[in-house]
Order: sequence, then C-alpha cells, then structure tokens
Amino acid sequence: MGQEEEQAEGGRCVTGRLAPSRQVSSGQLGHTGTGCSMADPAQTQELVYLVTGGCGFLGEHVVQMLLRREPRLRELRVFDLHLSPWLEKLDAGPVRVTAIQGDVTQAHEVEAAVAGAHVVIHMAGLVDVFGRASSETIHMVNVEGTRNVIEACVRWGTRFLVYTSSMEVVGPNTKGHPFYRGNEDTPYEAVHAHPYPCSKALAERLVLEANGREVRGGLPLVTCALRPTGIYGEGHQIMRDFYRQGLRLGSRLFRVVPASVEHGRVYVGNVAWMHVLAAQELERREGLMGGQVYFCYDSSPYKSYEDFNMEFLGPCGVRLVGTRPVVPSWLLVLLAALNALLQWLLRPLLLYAPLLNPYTLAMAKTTFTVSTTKAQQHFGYEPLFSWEESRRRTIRWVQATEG
Ligand SMILES: NC(=O)c1ccc[n+]([C@@H]2O[C@H](COP(=O)([O-])OP(=O)(O)OC[C@H]3O[C@@H](n4cnc5c(N)ncnc54)[C@H](O)[C@@H]3O)[C@@H](O)[C@H]2O)c1
Ligand SMILES: CC(C)[C@@H](O)CC[C@@H](C)[C@H]1CC[C@H]2[C@@H]3[C@H](O)C=C4C[C@@H](O)CC[C@]4(C)[C@H]3CC[C@]12C
Repeated sequence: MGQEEEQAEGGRCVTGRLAPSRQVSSGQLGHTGTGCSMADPAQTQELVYLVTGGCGFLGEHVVQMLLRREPRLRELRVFDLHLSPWLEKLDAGPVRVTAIQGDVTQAHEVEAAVAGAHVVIHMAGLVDVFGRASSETIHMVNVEGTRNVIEACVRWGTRFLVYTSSMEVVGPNTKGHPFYRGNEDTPYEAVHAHPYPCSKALAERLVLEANGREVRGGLPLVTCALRPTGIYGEGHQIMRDFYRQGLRLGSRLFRVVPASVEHGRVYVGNVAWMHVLAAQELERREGLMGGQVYFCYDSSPYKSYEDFNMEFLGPCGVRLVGTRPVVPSWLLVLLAALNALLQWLLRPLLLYAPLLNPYTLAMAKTTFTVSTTKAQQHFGYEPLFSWEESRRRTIRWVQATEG
C-alpha cells in the first residue's frame, strides 16, 4: 500500500472492511471460473474503483456489473453508510473487495476511501421524495457529499469521476410542463422547489464544473453525469411497496392517473451497465465525454407509472381497477395535501410518509420521457438487457419477494 494510502488509511473509517482473512478471492471460494466471466488473465488487473452508495438498489447492480465486466479491476471499494450482508457473499474472483462503512458528509471518511482509487462512481445519496428526511439533510448528503467526493479526487489524484444524477435535474418542473421524448439538448424550463431535485441539480452542476480541474499529479479531473429515468428491477423498494399495497387491497390497485401520461423507465441492469461503460470510456474519450451529461434509458416501453408497474404486478396476480382514474383529480389533490398536512402534524410523534403527496402526484401526472443517442454516439452505450429480459427478471424478483 503506497504512503498516501497509509496516511489516508489512518483516517479511514473502515469499520466494515473485510479483514485479509475475509477478502473475497477465487481461492477461498473454490472458484471454478464458471459463475461469472472472470478477469481475463491476459488483462493486467491494476485498477482500483470506488463505488459510493454501493449497497443501495442501483449500487448492488453496479458492484456486480463491475466484477463481471471490468477485467482490469484489482480492488473494488464499496463505500456506504449502511453496509449490506450480501457483500460477504460476493463472487469476486481474484478481485479484492473492500467494504467501507462511511458517510459522504464526512470529508475525512471520503478522502480515506478515495485515496489510491483510479475511478470513482458516486451514487451515494438520499433518494427521498416522501418527506422522510429534512431538506437540510438531503442537501448535506446529496450536495455537500458530492462536494467532498470531488475535493477528495482533486486532493488524492483520482482522475475519473462518474456521477449518478437523475432525470429530475431536468423535470418535471414546478409548472408541470411535459417533457416528451426529449434529449440532453431539448429546451425545458428546469425549475424545482422540492429538496430532492434541487439537490441533484446542484450536485450535478458541481460535478460538471469540476471537469478539467487539476488533481494531485498535475493532470485534469475528468467527470460526467448520468441521468437515469425511473429505475426499476430487482431490489426496487417502491415496486415492492405497490405490490404489497395491491395484496392488501385484495390483489387490486386503483388507477388514479390517466393512462395517457407517459413515464420513462429504465431497467437497473442497463443503468449499471451504462455506469461501467462510461467509467471505462471516460479515460479513452476524455475530450469528448468530460463535463457531459447523458440520459440513461433503454427499450422499456413508455407508459403511465401505474400501467408500467402492472407489467410486473399483473403476472403476480394483481389487477389495476379502472380504465380511467377512479377518483376525480380534485379529490386526489385534496388527499395528497391532507397527507402532507398529516405528515407535518405527526412528525413529532412518528414518521408518516405515504406514496401519495403533492410532489409524487405532480410527478405521476406529468409526462416525462426521453429519446436520445448521445450516450451511444459518445461511448457506444447500448442496453445490455432487452425489455423482455428486464421484464422477466423483474417479475421473478417480485414473485420472490412475497414468497
Ligand atoms: N431509483 C431511481 O429511480 C433513480 C433514478 C435516477 C437516479 N437515481 C440516483 O441513483 C443513486 C442511487 O439511488 P438508489 O435508487 O440506488 O437509492 P438507494 O437509496 O437504494 O441507494 C443509495 C445508497 O446511498 C447510501 N447513502 C445514503 N446516504 C449516505 C451517506 N451520507 N453516506 C454514504 N452513503 C449514503 C444508502 O445507504 C444507499 O445504500 C442516487 O444518487 C439517486 O439519486 C435513482
Ligand atoms: C400515489 C399515486 C399518485 C402513484 O402513482 C404515485 C407514484 C409515485 C410514487 C412515483 C411516480 C414517479 C416516480 C418518480 C420517477 O420515477 C422518477 C424518480 C427520479 C429518481 O431520481 C428517484 C425516484 C423518482 C423520484 C420516482 C419516485 C416515485 C414516483 C414519484
């Protein structure tokens, strides 16, 4: 371990690090090399990746995708506030997996994790549109946490940073303007009031503005931001909540949003693949990709949020009642407002955070779909999983959740 890493090691908050005896390696796993496409012996394994938020819904898929699709990987650092048990069962082959329990709002913890890394994929964040966290906390994690990651890259000489942004950096905006099959250059009034999209927009701007900054060693930092639309797939907790709600209502859900509203959705495996590909190509195409944003989507059909969910919940026995909204729009607005009032009144006693609130209703009612070839043109992105395969995998997961 280099001197820099040792210094950083001293400050590293590594409570969850796998002790050497517990490093995941092919020897201890009796790895036969059949489970996943392991590192190509011809490829030298010299890269250290840091994935922040690596234990989250998307993070788990990015970790798995890196282990399968980055043959140059020597060490994979998984940094998260909450480490997951599945890390212990990873089939990592010859790759050293270092689990780091840490907080992106703590600069010293971020620095300890970044020191010595070649690439950082920064996904850690509070994805909260249900009022669970305060706006201050959302800002601290999503914005200040991202600032800490950038400064750590500059200080420790890490040159490549991929940031997981979001479609919400663009919209839907506070005026409910639709965004129909738009791309990265489509004019749109991106005005936000909710803490989450505000924080993602600020964080994305920090990342893009950091592109070109000199890092330790004198070379420039190269950054890009990926903007997934609504991600679905194995591990999507909101999908699980809808399924459970449907089971509670007698295997029924009630349509509350017009079927004509279109939502862009993207399979988590394709989002993970786009992150890995962008990280790999960022070095080879830094002049083209540096400082750029890319929408992240695939061939998942454009449908209303509810109809899209039924692609998976229908085969699991749930049916959607109503070809039109079963309640008038004004009543839905009133109910959402009442939920927000209840949340505020109950906050000193308990956390009341239902799916329906003024923001989620506005999101659900506003068309937001993307159609673009920028990622394909800039770094050759093509979805790894077809719609049929994405649907099959998600249905299998939903069926297993209640099994
Ligand atoms: N889920 C979506 O539909 C979607 C769409 C677009 C973009 N995104 C973005 O993708 C990223 C991952 O989202 P997700 O859906 O996997 O959410 P998630 O909540 O499952 O994962 C976020 C991870 O970040 C970790 N984290 C939170 N606060 C932290 C802190 N202070 N320090 C360290 N780790 C912390 C959490 O423990 C969690 O493991 C987020 O940045 C989110 O904005 C998500
Ligand atoms: C209760 C009904 C009105 C029901 O239809 C509400 C659905 C609502 C919970 C979702 C509708 C749109 C979703 C958001 C969208 O898919 C994109 C997002 C961006 C991403 O960065 C984080 C997740 C999310 C905000 C996603 C959250 C759930 C919805 C608001």
